[in-house]
Amino acid sequence: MEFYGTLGSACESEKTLEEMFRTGMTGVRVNLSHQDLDDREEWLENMRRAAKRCDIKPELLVDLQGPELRIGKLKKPIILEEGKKVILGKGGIKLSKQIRTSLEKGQEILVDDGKLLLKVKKAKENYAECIVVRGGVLKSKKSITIPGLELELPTLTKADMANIHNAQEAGVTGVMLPFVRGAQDVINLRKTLQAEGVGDIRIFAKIENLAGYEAVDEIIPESDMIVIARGDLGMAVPLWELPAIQKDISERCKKAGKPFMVVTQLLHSMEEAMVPTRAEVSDIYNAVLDGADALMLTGETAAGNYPGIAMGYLVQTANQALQKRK
Ligand SMILES: Nc1ncnc2c1ncn2[C@@H]1O[C@H](COP(=O)(O)OP(=O)(O)O)[C@@H](O)[C@H]1O
Ligand SMILES: C=C(OP(=O)(O)O)C(=O)O
Repeated sequence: MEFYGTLGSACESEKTLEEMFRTGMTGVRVNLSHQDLDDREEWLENMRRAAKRCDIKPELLVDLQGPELRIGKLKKPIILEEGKKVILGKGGIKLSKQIRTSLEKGQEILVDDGKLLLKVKKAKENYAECIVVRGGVLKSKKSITIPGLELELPTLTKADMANIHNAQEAGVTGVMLPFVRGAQDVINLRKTLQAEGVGDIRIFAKIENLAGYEAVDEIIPESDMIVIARGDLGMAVPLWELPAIQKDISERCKKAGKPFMVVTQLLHSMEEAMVPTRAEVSDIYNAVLDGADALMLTGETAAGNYPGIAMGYLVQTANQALQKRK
């Protein structure tokens, strides 16, 4: 079984990474929506040294930007207060032109996997004035989802191309493709990897919207691993429908003999707490019983207070289920 942690400032030190490997981590993910591969050479070097000391040959996954919507970089986190006004675009929070010009009055905007919710009150050419419906702290480059909005976005961004070009040198073993919408997205990435001379790198197809879910049967044969990316998928449907979708994708992968990964909020409470909730360990256990071949922590390791301890809980719980699965 494969166990991944997402690299972030909370776990970038050699010591913490070593603790994560010792508790069972088999590889790391770098989310390229936050930084380019080149900018993270120091973290990667720490990771390589830590792995060497534990005698592990780690997997290195890069998660591309792909057709994913995010807010721009913020100098520091900002607090969005319920009922207050917030500007997206010129004079406010940066947004790409393509998103900005698509906003319309009345639209809802889910931010950071739906933790925050905005509603467009006024849409102008260069900016949109919104009201904060559900408030909280907004950090840099968080995801946004605008229900009902379909944008024509490329499978790979310019930055993705540059990162793929640098993949071999960095020792990348797998590429995660976000928001896969059909088999063709995976085929295009495979061609690009081959053209860059890294055709043997595994492709992890992230299923994170309804288009991807509906096309999962054609995506499965083209991919090396299917990723049930519950963060974004949980914004595409009411949350109470998410478990059934997770189980359905798991079943389809198992039937096709395709490995799959379950990800996001596996141990969310451990960003703040040293011990997980009963519900979280149950979730991990059930994902493994349902056949998961890989599990990945996200904010728990990238931005949480207890990356090593969280990895330990993930691995120990999964191992319990593995014993039952055999
Ligand atoms: N390379 C990075 N640099 C700085 N912060 C990061 C990085 N990767 C992740 N993080 C932080 O950890 C959080 C969770 O990581 P991840 O799941 O990869 O991101 P997201 O939920 O934004 O897609 C991010 O939102 C960000 O705050
Ligand atoms: C892992 C996910 O993607 P990201 O961390 O890129 O938002 C997810 O949506 O579950």
